[in-house]
Parts: sequence; structure tokens; C-alpha cells
Amino acid sequence: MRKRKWTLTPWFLIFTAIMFAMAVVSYEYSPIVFYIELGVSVLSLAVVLVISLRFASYVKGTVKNTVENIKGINEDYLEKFSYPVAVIGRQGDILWCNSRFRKAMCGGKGAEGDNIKVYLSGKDIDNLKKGEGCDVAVDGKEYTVYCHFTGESAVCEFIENTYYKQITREYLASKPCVAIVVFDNAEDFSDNSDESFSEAMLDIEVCLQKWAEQYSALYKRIGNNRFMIIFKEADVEKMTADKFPILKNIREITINNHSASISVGLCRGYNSIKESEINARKALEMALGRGGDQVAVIKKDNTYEFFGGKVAAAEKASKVRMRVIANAISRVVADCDKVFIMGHKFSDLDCVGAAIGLQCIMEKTFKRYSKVVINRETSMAKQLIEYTDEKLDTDIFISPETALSGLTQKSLLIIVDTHLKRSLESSELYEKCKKVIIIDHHRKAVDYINNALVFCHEPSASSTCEMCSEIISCLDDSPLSYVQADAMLAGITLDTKNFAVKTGVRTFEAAAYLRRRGANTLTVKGMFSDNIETYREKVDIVCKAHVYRGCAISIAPSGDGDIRLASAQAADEMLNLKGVDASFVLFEDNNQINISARSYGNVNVQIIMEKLGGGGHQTMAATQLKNTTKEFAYQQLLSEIDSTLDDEENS
Ligand SMILES: Nc1ncnc2c1ncn2[C@@H]1O[C@H](COP(=O)(O)O[C@H]2[C@@H](O)[C@H](n3cnc4c(N)ncnc43)O[C@@H]2COP(=O)(O)O)[C@@H](O)[C@H]1O
Ligand SMILES: [Mn+2]
Repeated sequence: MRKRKWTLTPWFLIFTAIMFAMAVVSYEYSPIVFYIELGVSVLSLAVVLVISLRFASYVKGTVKNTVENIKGINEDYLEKFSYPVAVIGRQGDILWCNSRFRKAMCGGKGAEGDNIKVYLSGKDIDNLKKGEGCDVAVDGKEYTVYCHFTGESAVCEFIENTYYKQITREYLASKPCVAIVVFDNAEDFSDNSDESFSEAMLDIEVCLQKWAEQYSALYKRIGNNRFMIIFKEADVEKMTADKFPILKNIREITINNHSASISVGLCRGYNSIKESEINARKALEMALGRGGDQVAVIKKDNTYEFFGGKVAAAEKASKVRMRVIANAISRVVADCDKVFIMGHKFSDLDCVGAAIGLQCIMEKTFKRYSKVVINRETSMAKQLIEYTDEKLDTDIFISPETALSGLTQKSLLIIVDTHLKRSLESSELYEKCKKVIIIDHHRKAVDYINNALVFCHEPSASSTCEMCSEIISCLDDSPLSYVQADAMLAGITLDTKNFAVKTGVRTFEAAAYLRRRGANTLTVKGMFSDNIETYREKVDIVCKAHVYRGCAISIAPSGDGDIRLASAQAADEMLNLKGVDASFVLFEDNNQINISARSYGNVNVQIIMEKLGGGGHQTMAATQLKNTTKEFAYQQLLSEIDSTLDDEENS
């Protein structure tokens, strides 16, 4: 600003000179023109004089005031400083600077009139006002700038600390980062033969050793299929920028049609190796809970960053874990008087089916008062609820309010089909219940409920109903009737899209088990029938879809049916369109914009929905966006589709 006035002065002088010259020329032709031009040039000269005098007095006054206000310091004193000093005016214009400043900052030229911003490495002048010191770099040297403000002006000292900053950077870059690696799907390889397993293990070891060597990192095998690598912070910085190509290298190890995958828990930011190792284990647990084939990076502030997770979670062949879980559940149940079973908001066939199955066992085998806690109005499994009401003698469903009023100190809450507090049918019931068990198949989210007595989590399972069928078969399945079997088969049918996605050997085993317990596929099919309004709404959404980079996207218009159900079903339906790998339906409900996303596995819709604040799993995910419009949410969705597909193409 000030500089502008300074630079105006020469222009005024040139203007004055031109006017004067013109006046001389005009004298012979027209005395009137001569006097006008002479008047203008005199006026211009006067302006120059006034501006220059005023500015000189401003500079003198401000510098004087500034240095006087800082006790004992005057201009001569500042000149003697062994580091660069500048006095700035109210808008950051440099009024005075010492010779050190001139030499270090502007190659010996004067800086008066420049704005201090020029020397702040792009930072804003407000940074100087905070008083914490502002880090800048000029001509290859680094400084911290401290400003002493006195009224509207300030003395700014540039303390050079290139050496210390370099040392700090080197120290931070060399901090240890422990990575714990596990071979995710070792079971797939050991199933075939010992040779396949040994071959895969050898290839993985070679790959991991090369990875460690590339960064001169410390590599150690710490278990049967576990490894520890200690990297440096700078290495991890590079790896995160490259999005961990190690995941792809490992996936290229293919034996007998099985592709290997690893999960990595990596910790950044700790000084001690011990602390880093503890947190790397925590991150590894998170990577496995999200389905494996990924790197989970945990930072000192306990935040996570995830990389990979492209392939579906590998199914565990052994059911030993479920037996252990079943035993743990019976021990907890033995110590309580009531068992409430609750799923997520807008409950669906999977959570209601699983709850119906468990309720039967809690009541009949464990002889406990047991109820399914549900909001009938918002449930998406109304037909199943009606079917159960009709077929069973007792009313097994209660509202969250009734459950809260009957809660005791020894009540147990079994949460099914979610592990997130924000998704619960009633978070109040969870908060008031002392004992909690979680049974869920969704990929683990960072903000999971972490105080459960038993956390039964299996991201490779197709559905919660599949998991509960296994648990029930380990506990005691004698009281289970065709009603519970129908309910649970409906849950599996929903989450596998009629046994088309996420199905493993254990899914069909669970279905066969339920069939043996009397489940009827026609009855189950009936639970998926819609009323005409919802059907019409679904068709409307599908018709409005357009395809973008292999993704069918539709913005749902408002209609008379159940918009949530219609959108979920339309998203399922849109996957049947030719050339479509993923589908997305945007709909408005509950004063928020919801997106239901589906895929057959080629595109990981969980990653896209996570970027928009939601989650789910690889083939079925969703998000809810507050304070936005469908149009804005649509633009956000397009940009996340772009970034995810670009990443996948490059990895
Ligand atoms: N904010 C979130 N964070 C994490 N995870 C989330 C979040 N919001 C949703 N999710 C999970 O995403 C998937 C997909 O959810 P969705 O709402 O798109 O679909 C569920 C139901 O709406 C849908 N559904 C229910 N009944 C029917 C039916 N009769 N026909 C077709 N579709 C139906 O199925 C989805 C059920 O998913 P499930 O809970 O995994 O069983 C979901 O996983 C959310 O948990
Ligand atoms: Mn569900």
C-alpha cells in the first residue's frame, strides 16, 4: 500500500516534466493552453512535494515512536544488531531496516517501501501478530520472525536458525515407525498343501525383506506368519505418498488360484520403539477388523489413515473362534437377569433376523427374560416383524422406551449388526446398560464401541445372521423353530443379495443349517415383497440413473413409498445394468441427504462412502450428509468416485 505511494512519486515527476515541456511548446500557439499546462505541471509538482514531505514525516515519526516504545532501543542500536531487523508500519510496509536486513533479505538493496509479506515465505502478516514466532525461509536460509508491536507499528527481528531447523527435521525424520505385518489368508494356502503354504510364505518373506531393504529398515520375523519392520518417519512419509505399493506386490503372489494378501499396522510419531510397537498392534487389529489387505497407519493423536483394502475379506475356514465366542457369551449370560437384543436404526432383515434367533436361545436355553428392542415405525423389516408376531405366542418385540424402563443393574445388551454408537436403535439404552456384547460383520470403523465384554466381529461373514447361526449351533439349537430359521435366512438372503455377493463356504453351511431347522425359501422371498408405492418409487429411481465411469448414479425424486427401502433396492437393481460396476442412489430423508452404495466387488464402495463420512462394507455401504443439498452431495460424490477410481487405476 505504502509502496504504491512511493512508486507514484516518479510518475508524478515525469508527468510534471511532460506538462512543462508541452507548456513551452504551446506558448507560441496559444497562451491559454500555455497557462493551463503550466498550472497543471505546478500543481503536479506541489502534489509530489506534499506527498513526499508527509511520507517522510510519517516514516520518521513511526520509526521514532516504535523504537522509543521499546525501552532503551533506538535506531542506531537496531542498526548494530547482528541479525536482520525491520520496522514495519500498520499495513506491514517496511519503514526502516538495518543493513543486515538489506544484505540477507534483498541482496544489499533497500527494502523500505516493500511489504514485509514479501519476506514471509507466503505466510500472512497475521502470523506475526500471534507472538509465537513465524518460520520463514529466504535465499536458502531459515529464520524465525518475532515482532514486537507498539501501537500500529512493530520491530521485526529475523533470527536465523537454519542449522537447528535442519537438525530438528533430521531428528523427526529418523523417528522409529514400527510396522507389524501379518499374512492375512495363510489358511487359504495351507488348505491345499503344506508346499503351497511354504511357497507363499517364502515369496511373502522375500517381498517383505526387499521392502525393508529398500529403506534400510530393521526386519524380523516374529511369529508363524507375523513380521516386524522398523522404518523411519521419512520412509513412511514416502510410502504414504506412494500409497503402499507393497500391498499390490504381495497380491501378485498367486499360487493355485489364491492370491496372497497382508495386513499392516504401522505407527508414526512416537519416540520410543516400545510405544510404537504397542500402537502398531492396535493399528493391525484395526486393519484386520476392516477386512485385511490393507495398511492402517495410527498417529500419535490416535487418528488413523487407511490404504488398500481392495479385495474382499478372506473367509476363515475354521469355526474354532465361534466356539470360543459362544462359550464367552454363555459365561456373560449366566451372570445376568435380562437380555435385551438391539440392532441398528432403520433395522433390516439382517439385524432383526439375528435378534429373533438370539432371543429364542436366551429365553429357551438360558431361561432369561429376553426381548428384541425395536422401533417398529422406522424398521425396514416390517414384514418379518408382522410374520413373527403372527407365528409366535409371545410378543418378543419391545420399544426402546419400554426396555429403558425395565432395565436392571444385571441386564445384558446384545448389539447386533452394528458396532457404532451413532447407528444404534437407542444409544440411551446402550449408555445405561452395564454389560454389552457385540456381534457384527461390518468392517471396523475407528469409532467402534470399545467397552463390550465380548466383541464378536467377523468382517468376512456375509451377515450377522450367518454369524448368529454359527453361534447358536454352538450354544444349543434345540429350541429354534422354523420361525427363527426363516428370520435368519431372510437376513442372509438380504445381505448376500440372494446369495450373489459376499458368500463363502460358511454362508452356505449356515443356510443349510437353517434349512434343516425348517427355513422356507418361499416364505423368505415373501419378506422382500413391496407395496405398490415403494415399487413405483424404486422403478422411478432406476429409470433416472445415468452411468459415470462405470457407476450408475441416480438422484431419487420424492414419492409416496418408503424412500429408504426404495433407494436401497434401486441401488441393488442398478447393479444389473450393463457396464455398471457400482451404483449410488442419493435420497433425502430425516432432513439429511443419504447415499446408498452397492457394488459386486470390483469397486470398493466402502472407501468411497468413508470419504463422505459413512461406511459399510466393500459391496454395500452408505453415508448420511447433514446441512447439504442433493446437488452439492452429488458433486461431492462425483469427485470421490474420481479420486477413488484414479487411485485404483494407479495402484
Ligand atoms: N454412517 C455410516 N457409517 C458406517 N456404515 C454405514 C453408515 N451408513 C450406512 N452404513 C452401512 O452401509 C451399508 C448400506 O446401508 P444402506 O442403508 O444403503 O442399506 C441397508 C438397508 O437399507 C438395505 N435394506 C434393508 N432392507 C432391504 C430390503 N428389503 N431390500 C433391499 N435392501 C434393504 O440393506 C442394507 C443393510 O445393510 P446391513 O446393515 O449391512 O445389513 C450398511 O451395511 C450400513 O450399515
Ligand atoms: Mn443391517
